[in-house]
Amino acid sequence: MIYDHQILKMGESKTDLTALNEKQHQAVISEEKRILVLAGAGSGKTKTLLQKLIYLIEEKGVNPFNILAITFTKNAANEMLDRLIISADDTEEYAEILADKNRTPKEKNTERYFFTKKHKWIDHLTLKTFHGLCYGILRNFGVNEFDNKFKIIGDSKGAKGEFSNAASETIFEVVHKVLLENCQSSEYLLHLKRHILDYQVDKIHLQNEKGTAPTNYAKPYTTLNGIKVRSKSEQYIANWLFRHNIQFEYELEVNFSDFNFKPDFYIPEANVYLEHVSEKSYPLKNKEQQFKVANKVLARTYEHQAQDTAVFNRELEKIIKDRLPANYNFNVALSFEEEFDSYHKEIKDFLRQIIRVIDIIKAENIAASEVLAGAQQDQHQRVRDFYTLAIPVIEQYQSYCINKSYLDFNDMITTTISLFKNHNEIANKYRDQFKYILVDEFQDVNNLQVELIKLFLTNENQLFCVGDDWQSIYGFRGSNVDYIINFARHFKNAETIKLNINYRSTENIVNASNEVIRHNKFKVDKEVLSNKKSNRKIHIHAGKNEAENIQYVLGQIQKLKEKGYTKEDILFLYRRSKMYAPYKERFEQAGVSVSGNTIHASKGLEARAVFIIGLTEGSGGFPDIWMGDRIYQVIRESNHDLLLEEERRLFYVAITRAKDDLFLITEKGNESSFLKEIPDDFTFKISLPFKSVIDTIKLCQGCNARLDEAFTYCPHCGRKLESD
Ligand SMILES: Nc1ncnc2c1ncn2[C@@H]1O[C@H](COP(=O)(O)OP(=O)(O)OP(=O)(O)O)[C@@H](O)[C@H]1O
Repeated sequence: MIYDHQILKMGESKTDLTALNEKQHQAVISEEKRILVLAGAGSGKTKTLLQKLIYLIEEKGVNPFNILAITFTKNAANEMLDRLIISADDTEEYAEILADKNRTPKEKNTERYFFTKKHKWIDHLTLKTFHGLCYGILRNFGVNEFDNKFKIIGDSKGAKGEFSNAASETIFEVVHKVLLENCQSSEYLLHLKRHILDYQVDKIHLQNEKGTAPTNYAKPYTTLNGIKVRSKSEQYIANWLFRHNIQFEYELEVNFSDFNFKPDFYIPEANVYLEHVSEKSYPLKNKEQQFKVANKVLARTYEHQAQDTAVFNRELEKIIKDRLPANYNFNVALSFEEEFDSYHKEIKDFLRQIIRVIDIIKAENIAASEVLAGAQQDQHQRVRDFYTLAIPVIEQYQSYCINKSYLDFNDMITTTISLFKNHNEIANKYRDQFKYILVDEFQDVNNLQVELIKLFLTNENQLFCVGDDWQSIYGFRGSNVDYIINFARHFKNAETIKLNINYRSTENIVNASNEVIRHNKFKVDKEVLSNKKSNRKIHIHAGKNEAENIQYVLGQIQKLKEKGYTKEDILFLYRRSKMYAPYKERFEQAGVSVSGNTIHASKGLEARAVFIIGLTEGSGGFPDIWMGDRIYQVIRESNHDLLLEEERRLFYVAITRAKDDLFLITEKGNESSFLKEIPDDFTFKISLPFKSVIDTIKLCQGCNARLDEAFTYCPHCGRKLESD
């Protein structure tokens, strides 16, 4: 269909194919039905996608209504809108609004809305995140599959980003509520308590793994009534007594005739002492003599009986139950609050584990019952135990959400998939509408997202994906880099266009990033060349400690600011937020203002100078490989080598954010192995002695800011600083 040019006034947008290189141009005009634009960082993927959009409308007369563009985050969608509005807005008013530091993000959102409405062709585009797209479809047609008045349930209350109608409760609250209901059953409650005590409080499985099995003197096992005992079997006896509402004393000291000793258990109501005999027990002979003299009963259980719970239970019944009055009340009244009063943190952790499992099984599209069957085969009791407790909660959580018409983020995609599968007429409506489907950051798609994309495809419509397998960093969240690496296998008759010029970074940065990524095996080989000639080298700084590194960084920021770099030109990147905390604190003290981001949140960003901190080896450093608990591994297996490759891709994303200056901060003697993958030719290595941090603060006489000694002018008020 040719688009009505009354809506798109000519000259309103700017296709500028001459500003593209040959490969970018080829991608924009290609008429193939399945296209992948594959390219390293900074090579103009987003630019190509936007130009394609404008080209389709302006040159090919495609109705914007027939175009669907999908991004991964709302921010990315907004950025794309901004770039389209700027390209359409001759007055430059919108660009000025965006650059205006006095406007809040909310005000900018309102302006974005008005400017989008003003340019009808932009307003008629469908430019959404996967979730935004599904939300719209389900609001219109969800009644056919579920309910179109659903509410979104998530981690927090209130509006969820782009979605206004949120559930009045969070996922955590619902899972907690369901767990409480399960705990109405004493059997479930006691099972849960045993699980929490064994694996979260006592952490028995870890002691075994570390080879620090308990000695005879230790009491590492916590019983259901909260006392510590020496062995698993003693813990079993104590728990058995507790479950049967039978009072007992543990290791009560007695002296019937000659000497003091402590039988394991004394059960006053049955008037019996009980010793559990294992290979670690002390000989009983002398003790028995004393019992005889005192005319007391000493019963015994044995370790071999403890190997089989049925035998052990029978033995305990014989010894104890038969000695209690016939009308003895064996029922215990238990309350969740009382039993878990000291274990709030552990219950929270348990609930979080369940929530993570819910997320994974939904993203992997596996039924809870199937997971349980698989988990029961696991060799570890802890894992089997966890799933026996977790699966009923998960199933009840799912029914609860259905009853209340709640959908979580994964549900929005799975429900849309089943809507399309079960209602061809609805799917066809969308297939007919979207003649062009453009997907950004394709390296980050997961199984559900690809299944959804495929449901939009026909032989007539075009799928145009851009991405970079070298920048796939969300494997831990279920994204699957195989879809981009083996694109042609997943999408028949695909054309792959590789862009090979990096316009963002200097030669040394591009070459260093190429060298680093060369160490990954699972990737597509690409040639990436820099378009920016420069002799500037990458700075690697190895301080003796963090204080020295902070001091070095402050000095460098000062130099950059003196060269005219603004706050926006300098970006700090780190693997984990806590690495940045001491830097941030010192920057605040010194009155320095720069922005910091986790690398995961730095996708699409660029800055003239980038500092990457925390480049040390080992746990908490970079790479930081976390295999994940075995609990999750039974549903999503992790592999050390693939995780290391993902860490390297994360490092690649970080270094390729820098346009001109790159500073890599490490510690002397504990350098990240990734640093060693950068050839010396591209770097400049420094480790100088620095003054102590304490005596380097200067006070600005103008605005009272506390500044680092390295400053000559106050970065806040511009006043020249006097030296002490
Ligand atoms: N043909 C070109 N000529 C000049 N500059 C270009 C060209 N293509 C892209 N650029 C510039 O290169 C920079 C990177 O482009 P863009 O952000 O589109 O790359 P990208 O491949 O999406 O990057 P990344 O994957 O690293 O986020 C931008 O500043 C862009 O304007």
